[in-house]
Amino acid sequence: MRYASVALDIPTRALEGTFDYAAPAALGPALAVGATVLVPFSHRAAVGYVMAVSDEPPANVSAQQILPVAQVLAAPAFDDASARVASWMARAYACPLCDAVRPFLAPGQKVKVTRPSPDAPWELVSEKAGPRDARWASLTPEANDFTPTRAASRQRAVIAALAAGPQRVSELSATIPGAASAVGALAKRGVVAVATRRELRGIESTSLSSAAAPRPARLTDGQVEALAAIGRARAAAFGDVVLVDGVTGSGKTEVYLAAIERALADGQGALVLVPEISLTAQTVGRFRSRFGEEVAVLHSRLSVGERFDQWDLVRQGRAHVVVGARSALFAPLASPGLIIIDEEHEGSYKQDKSPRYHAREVAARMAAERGCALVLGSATPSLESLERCREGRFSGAAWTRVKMPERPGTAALPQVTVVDMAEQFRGGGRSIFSAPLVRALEGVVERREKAVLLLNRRGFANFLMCRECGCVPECPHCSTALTYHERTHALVCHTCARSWPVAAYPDPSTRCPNCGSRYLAAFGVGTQRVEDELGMLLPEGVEVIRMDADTTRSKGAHQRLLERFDAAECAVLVGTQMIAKGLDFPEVTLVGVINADTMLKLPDFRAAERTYDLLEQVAGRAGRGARAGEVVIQTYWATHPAMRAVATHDRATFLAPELAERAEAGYPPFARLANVVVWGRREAMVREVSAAFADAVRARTEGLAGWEVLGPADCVKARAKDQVRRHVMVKAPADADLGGVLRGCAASIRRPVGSNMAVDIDAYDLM
Ligand SMILES: Nc1ncnc2c1ncn2[C@@H]1O[C@H](COP(=O)(O)OP(=O)(O)OP(=O)(O)O)[C@@H](O)[C@H]1O
Ligand SMILES: [Zn+2]
Repeated sequence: MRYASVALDIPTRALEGTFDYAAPAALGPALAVGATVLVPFSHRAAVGYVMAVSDEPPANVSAQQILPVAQVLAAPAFDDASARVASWMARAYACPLCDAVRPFLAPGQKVKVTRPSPDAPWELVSEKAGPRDARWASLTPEANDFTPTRAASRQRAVIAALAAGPQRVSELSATIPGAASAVGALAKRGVVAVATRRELRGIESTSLSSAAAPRPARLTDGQVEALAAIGRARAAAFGDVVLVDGVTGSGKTEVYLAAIERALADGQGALVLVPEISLTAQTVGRFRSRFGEEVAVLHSRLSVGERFDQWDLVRQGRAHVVVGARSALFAPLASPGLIIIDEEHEGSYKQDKSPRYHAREVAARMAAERGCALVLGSATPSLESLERCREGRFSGAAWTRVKMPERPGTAALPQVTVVDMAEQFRGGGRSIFSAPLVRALEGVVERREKAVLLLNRRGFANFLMCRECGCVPECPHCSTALTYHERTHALVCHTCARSWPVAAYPDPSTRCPNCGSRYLAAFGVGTQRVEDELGMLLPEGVEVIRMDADTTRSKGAHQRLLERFDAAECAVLVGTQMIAKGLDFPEVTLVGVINADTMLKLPDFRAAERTYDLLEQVAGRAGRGARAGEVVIQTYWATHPAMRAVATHDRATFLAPELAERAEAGYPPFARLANVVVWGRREAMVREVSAAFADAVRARTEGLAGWEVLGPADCVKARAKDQVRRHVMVKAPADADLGGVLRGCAASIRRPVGSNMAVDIDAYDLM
């Protein structure tokens, strides 16, 4: 008899640990680790995932008592090593085991079963996953002699589109309204042929020139050194980590490509994570142009069906390189030789719902489990990774930093000018473009080059700022920037909850508390306005392309906009954070940052670090080709250390005092920080639960060095959707079992119905 230990997935009950079942031989080899099964549990049936299989009966249950697995619902989605990683995640992030297992399952799989009739076997409910066929249209030879009537504009459009080659009918419909019926009419006349093909979803092609990845003639010294370090880490087969600390445009991507090539040659695969917003046609194209069909792509902009097809390619062993966002880490790649995380400092590698994991930490664990190498790349590495490299070792693995301080060939880092916008204002400048930025744009137009303008939207318009002195009103009791509430015309401190009525510009009674100016206003310019003003500023013949949440909503829009930018002779790309990363257009010679400081005032200890990182990243889009680049950063806070450091590309001078402050205050990377949020409709209950939790942690960690409990206090977002939110922050030593301790504390307190709790270990979002 075999036995299976199963993680139950019962949505209403957060069960910890696994339950043991007998594995009847009749269910065959499909009943293996990673399978989804149906099992009896307290007089009903429950869905669960097999975490381990053994020939030994479980210790404390008699063979008669143990119930059998009822049915296998889905073939194995993960193996032993992944099962161990999931169990580690559940503990490290203090979440239910089933939450930690779900990322490993097939895309679209739900925790729900159905059956066609009462005696038929149960089936899992999936969100439109399984395989699918597509209809492709192509021109027939008859098309040469066919001219649509003058009124048939759709038919003309369809024929023009198909002249470039066959296309899916659904794709035609996306660009030509009514294309499907036009195709039908043309097919009747024999001008267009329609064929059905088994479709592999999730593969797009692109005309972007920079999406190709020609092999460079010679690697730079830095690249050679990085590859050697990666080779050593792979050979050690111990989960060793290499941090590739390379300036923007230093050729980190080429390092990844070359390292993957070597892994493939050894019969191993690679997982490559890039931030969601830089998962563009360009990035994906580079991997596809080098590895072709070996590449599967996984990200959230794909439909469920597309994700399923890509995931299945990996599971079948047909694709050995997985390029994707955070969740691609869980793809069923049988033998990875490498896990690569590009832009590893990015906050988006932390998931903000359960399981609240950080991809870097899970990847490190996975690399250790599988004995492969972990490669982290960034121009602005996280302080956590830098600290581990300084120590040389973390959690058993070696951490090595390799610097790539130069761009290949003659390309150099761009010249950076920091423009003090308050000074511009005092000098009469009322435009959103400063005089130096206007001059630089004129230069780009004259030389027929390209420019990228970043409009920083994060932390936006939540603050009032004086246009004349740059002052942002702060709480006199807490040194926290006051948040502006537009509807109630109030400035609120989210630390002490005091509030002040305020009349913002254009109200005639507005006064800046610092200089008395009447230009104390919410900082609210949108991309649309920047686009409009650029239209007025620039001469004819310069294309202005706007890229933000609005213009990229439809599928493939992101890619089409970049293709337009690529194809244009002279153009300006205006956008939000999504344009800051990864773009590699050699013709871009100017990068402008409209408003650099919106993030600096966020009540977050990482605010300065994030600001610096973003500016350095976006600055790095300039001067990547033969022509030199220039960067103009507009700020109201020109003397801030982050601005000064970006001007010289010298992160070290900025980091030294920043690190000293963090060490002093016991913040990451020198300590761990958890944020535990309690919320609910009834304030008294929320107060009670948060206090009980804080007490439990205090009692549990009393006298332990390096542990500290802060709060409970109101969250920065003290209310959300009519629910009251309070939080407790817990600091712990860098090597502490923070998840294990907090999980125990959360389980030990009474949690009345209607109260919710989220334990966020190594939290990034502290609001
Ligand atoms: N050894 C080399 N010789 C010549 N060109 C190279 C070499 N390595 C990379 N390149 C080219 O340099 C450009 C920048 O490289 P890449 O995009 O890989 O840099 P990166 O470090 O990933 O940049 P970022 O972090 O700014 O996105 C690319 O166009 C790439 O093709
Ligand atoms: Zn002022």
